[in-house]
Amino acid sequence: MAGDIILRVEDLEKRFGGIVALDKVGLEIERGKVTLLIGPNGSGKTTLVNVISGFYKPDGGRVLFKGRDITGMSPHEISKLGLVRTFQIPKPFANLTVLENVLTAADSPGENVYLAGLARRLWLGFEKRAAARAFEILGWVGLDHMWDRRSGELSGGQMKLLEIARSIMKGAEMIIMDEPAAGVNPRLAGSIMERIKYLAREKGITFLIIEHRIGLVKEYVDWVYAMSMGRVIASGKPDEVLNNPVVLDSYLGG
Ligand SMILES: Nc1ncnc2c1ncn2[C@@H]1O[C@H](COP(=O)(O)OP(=O)(O)OP(=O)(O)O)[C@@H](O)[C@H]1O
Repeated sequence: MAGDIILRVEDLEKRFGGIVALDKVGLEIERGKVTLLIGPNGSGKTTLVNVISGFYKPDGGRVLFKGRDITGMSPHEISKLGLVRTFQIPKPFANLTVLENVLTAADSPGENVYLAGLARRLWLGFEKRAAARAFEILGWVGLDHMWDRRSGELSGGQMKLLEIARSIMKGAEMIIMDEPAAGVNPRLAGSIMERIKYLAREKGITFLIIEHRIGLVKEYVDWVYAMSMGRVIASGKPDEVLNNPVVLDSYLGG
C-alpha cells in the first residue's frame, strides 16, 4: 500500500505455551484510512491488537508507530504517543454527563502547575480550553446536542461514539476499535461507520477495527487484512479480499 504509513508491524511473533498465536505477522496501516482486520475465531486478531497496543509483549518482531519503535512499551506510553485503543466506558462513568466523560479523558496540566503557585489561574485556563475542545469533538461524532445527558442514558451505538470522542480527547491520531458494530442494529451500525469514515477523511484520524459483521462495515473501509492461524493470508481492497478463495476457505475451515 502506498501513502503515508502511520503504523508498521514487522514479523510479529507471539506464543502462548505451544500455541503460535502470531506467526511472523506483518502489515502496514495508512494514515487517515479505515482498515478492517478479519479472520475466523482464534486466528490471532485480538492477540495482534493486544501486542500493537502494548497489552502483550511479543516474542519477536517490531511495531513502529509514526516511524518510532514502540515494541514492548506500556499501553499508557503508547497511548500518549497517539495510538489509542478504545474500551467500553466503565460503569461508574455512566453517572457522568457526556461532556464530563470526554473531559475526564483530557490530560491535566500536570503537577508542576500546582507547584508553580499559579494553580488556580492556569487550571481555569486549562478547563476552558478543554471544554471548548470537548465540544468540538462531540460535534465531530454527532453527540454535541447530548452534552448534558447522563452517559447511562445513551444507546449502545452512541456509547461507541462516546468512546471514540474520549480517544480523540486523549490525543489519538490512530484508534484501534473492537467491534464497533456489535450489539447495535444494522442501521445504527451504518451510522457509526459513517462517522468513522468522516473522522478518517475529514480529520485525518486512522482507524484499525476488528469486526465480525463484515457485511455491515465493508462499504465504509478502505483496506482489509485477513488473518488465519496466526498469519496474514490476504490484504487489499474490501471486495478483493472478501472474494478471495483463500479467505473464504479459512472461514469454512474455521
Ligand atoms: N491469553 C492467552 N492464553 C493462551 N492462549 C491464548 C491467549 N490469548 C489467545 N490465545 C490463543 O491464541 C490464538 C489466537 O487467539 P485470538 O484471541 O488472538 O484470536 P481472534 O482472532 O481474536 O479470535 P476471536 O475472533 O474469537 O476473538 C487462539 O488459539 C487462542 O486460543
